[in-house]
Amino acid sequence: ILRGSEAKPHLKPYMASLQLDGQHVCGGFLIAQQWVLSAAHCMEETDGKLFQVLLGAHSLTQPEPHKRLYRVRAQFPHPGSNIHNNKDDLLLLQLEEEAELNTDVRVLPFQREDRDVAADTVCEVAGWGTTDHSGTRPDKLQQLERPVISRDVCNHRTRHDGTITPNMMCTDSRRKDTCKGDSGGPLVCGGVAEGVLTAGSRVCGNYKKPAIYTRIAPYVGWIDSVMASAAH
Ligand SMILES: O=C(O)c1[nH]c2ccc(F)cc2c1NC(=O)[C@H]1C[C@@H]1c1ccccc1
Repeated sequence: ILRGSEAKPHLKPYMASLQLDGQHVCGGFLIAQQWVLSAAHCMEETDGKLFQVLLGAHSLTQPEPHKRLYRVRAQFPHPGSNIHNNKDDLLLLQLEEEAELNTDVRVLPFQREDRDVAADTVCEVAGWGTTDHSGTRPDKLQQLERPVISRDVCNHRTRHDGTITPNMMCTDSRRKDTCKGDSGGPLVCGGVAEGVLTAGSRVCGNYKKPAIYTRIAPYVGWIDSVMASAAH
């Protein structure tokens, strides 16, 4: 998160850190007791290893009351996701066991109605991604409020030039922006997750390249069927 602020500890109890060998790779969030939603691109350099999911955290390193690292039983990248574009950039992770819910670990509801969030709506995003252009990695969760921009503006020739599909949405990236390591985290508007930050490489903090999110509502069918099929 560029030019955001430290989140109030444990006030975003749905936030997850996807880790490999104890290192934060991407964000994610708890959508059900045994399920975390993130971005498929985050799997690109894991060469087949499964993530571990840190829940209940504010600091990535310090001991905290309800902080717990969960093993992942299975990972389900969306079948349409691929390394060449941002399409269907979603990843469902089934935890080895149901997460223990408490004040610091809670499920975040996601939008099920497929209707665009109005432009200029101010939403919030959070993550442990880079906080400056030299790639500084924060220890504590950062947060930022960003206005949604219309698909037409985001698709302008000088911005994302027509690549933003109806299954995607954008937020303004002038100065304050998400960045590497924030991907997979939720865009929360009115307390509901409307999008998942895409994990394709993108310059951060440049108003010409708005942040891109995968809208969740169009994927409700896929999410429900994966969770139903793997439940036990
Ligand atoms: O965040 C992303 O957009 C993104 N997209 C990817 C695609 C492949 C992939 F193998 C990884 C990523 C990845 N994450 C990262 O590079 C994370 C490692 C870097 C990081 C930044 C800040 C703080 C901690 C760690």
